[in-house]
Amino acid sequence: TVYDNVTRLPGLTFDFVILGGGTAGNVVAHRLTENPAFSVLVLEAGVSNKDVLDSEVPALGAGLLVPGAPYTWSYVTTPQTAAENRVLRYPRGHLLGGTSSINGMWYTRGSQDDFDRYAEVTGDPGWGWLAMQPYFRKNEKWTEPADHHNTSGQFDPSVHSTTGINSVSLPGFQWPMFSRVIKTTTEMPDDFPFMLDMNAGIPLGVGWAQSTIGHGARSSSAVSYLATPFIERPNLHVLINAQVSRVLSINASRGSIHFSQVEFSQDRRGKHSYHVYIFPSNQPPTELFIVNAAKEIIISAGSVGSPQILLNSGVGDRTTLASLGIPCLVDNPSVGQNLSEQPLVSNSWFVNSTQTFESYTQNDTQLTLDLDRWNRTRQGPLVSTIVGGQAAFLRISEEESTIFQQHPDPAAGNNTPHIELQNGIGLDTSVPAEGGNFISLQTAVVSPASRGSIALNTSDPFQAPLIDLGLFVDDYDFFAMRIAIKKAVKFLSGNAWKGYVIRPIDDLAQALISDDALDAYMRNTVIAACHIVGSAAMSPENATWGVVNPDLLLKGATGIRIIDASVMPYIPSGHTQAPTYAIAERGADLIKQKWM
Ligand SMILES: Cc1cc2nc3c(=O)[nH]c(=O)nc-3n(C[C@H](O)[C@H](O)[C@H](O)COP(=O)(O)OP(=O)(O)OC[C@H]3O[C@@H](n4cnc5c(N)ncnc54)[C@H](O)[C@@H]3O)c2cc1C
Repeated sequence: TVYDNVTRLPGLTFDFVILGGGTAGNVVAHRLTENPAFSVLVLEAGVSNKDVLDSEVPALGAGLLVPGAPYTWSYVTTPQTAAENRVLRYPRGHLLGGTSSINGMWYTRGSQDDFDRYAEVTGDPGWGWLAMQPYFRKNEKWTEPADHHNTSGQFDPSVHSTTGINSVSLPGFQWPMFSRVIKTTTEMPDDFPFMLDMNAGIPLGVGWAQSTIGHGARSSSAVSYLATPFIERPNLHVLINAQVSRVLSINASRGSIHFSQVEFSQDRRGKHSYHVYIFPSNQPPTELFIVNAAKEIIISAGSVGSPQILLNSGVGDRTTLASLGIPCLVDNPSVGQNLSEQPLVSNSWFVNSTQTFESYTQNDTQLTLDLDRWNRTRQGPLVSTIVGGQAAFLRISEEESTIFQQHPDPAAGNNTPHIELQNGIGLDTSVPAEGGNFISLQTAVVSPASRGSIALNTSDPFQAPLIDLGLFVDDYDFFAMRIAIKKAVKFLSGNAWKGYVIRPIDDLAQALISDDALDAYMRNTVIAACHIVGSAAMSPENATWGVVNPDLLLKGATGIRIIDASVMPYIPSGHTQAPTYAIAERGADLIKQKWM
């Protein structure tokens, strides 16, 4: 059941309390409640995902990110020192399903090297690529695309599962740009070889996008893992509008800290002060509430929220916590550090076509018609995203650059891309006054070297934390982005684009005049791919760094496991939701193994 008020909960003690009903949290809730003997409470700060049209219709996703909408945390980053000190908006999902309810729906597992590196750095072979395949399969439900086109030659069926929970499909509407992308792979196979399937372990080349879309609609963790009949399980309770401030250890005495309570507030959004709680008691609850976890607390609040809850609770660097007046229960300087994000630049060109996304952004009548079609048939151009037809995952070769003689290669191995180009069937910033139709190639450094951090700004647990993405702070990332943009320009220089691409938009045209101009363009336009990981990283049990052990249990205390994107010690060389889903599937198994 989904509740919106704490007073409706059937009790205040559950076997497992999961903090965050997001991508990972809902997987864990679903898997644990497969056992009718376990009772589970999910506390989600955000709102319901029900009837949120912009979340359901893939092409309307940008509407969720509008500032002031309740569907994202209104985070901003710290000034990004290597990007002209710009402060960037940083969305994260603030509704059931978490970021899987607002994301771009790309489904990429990363490379086999990425997971083999997780196994190596944690000392747990269970995180390796082959060992993780059953968990990818438990998550994935391969589904026909909305337009039921013939998909042979567009993916490798042998690496997919049709029996999981979360729908994944190929693009369900064919934009004119797509065939030109594929034609480029035959014209320039040395630079841009065709790749049959980007999820088979070696994601190198140009391939068809796979997305968490089923029958033309978004398949978030809320839509899939909390679908009827799962949400009706009598042992599954989900409380929305419930923002966790801290986890508490009763009788905390140094040396043995056991966390078993969770403190939270309802309807904190927009309120910025921290009052002393009055609960449990016979009086009507005000402000803060406490629930108890008889077995474990699972923190699944994401790469921003999870370290923030730990720090609020006194798990972090002792000196920094002391400077904020927060008593330290577990001294661990790694909490919130090691944050890894992929820098992204969106590059756009005018095209000689009316079939781009501008057919909606400039034409409300067309949008109404297509929305009506989507409502009736789950077909038409709104079944896919503006960026999501195909992508190129590429390496920087030794012939191209001597960079790796000066800088260690941050990629996990030779089967792992350094950079990515994603195609967009429109301009993903506002359309210039003179109008026009556009395509975009977004360039990203998928195996970055820079690191950032999550830190507290104040001792008030309801204030946003300091989010430093560290974009471009390591020169390697800047260097790799320069190559990525040059590759994007080369991609569109092929015959496939003749007569279609007219010219780059003005900003990009200026940038391509000189190397200095390109550098300035990158610093002025770089944003984040929104793929942060690593802020509560796993490490071997006796390591002097890291936040959780390979079984995802918090170091230095008992009672807490962390299961979400924050535990990945390195960013996977793709988009992060599929790895997060697979990690959550294994995390749930680890819990079951302990308590069954
Ligand atoms: C705009 C955008 C586009 C993206 N596009 C893609 C894409 O196309 N493909 C891809 O693979 N990845 C994409 N990503 C990244 C991907 O979606 C995330 O890596 C992944 O969903 C993270 O899952 P998670 O479980 O770690 O966190 P989340 O899904 O964010 O879940 C955390 C949940 O915890 C809740 N929470 C946080 N703090 C508290 C608290 N104190 N109390 C209670 N609840 C709390 C949040 O509201 C949220 O519901 C995108 C991300 C963004 C922001």
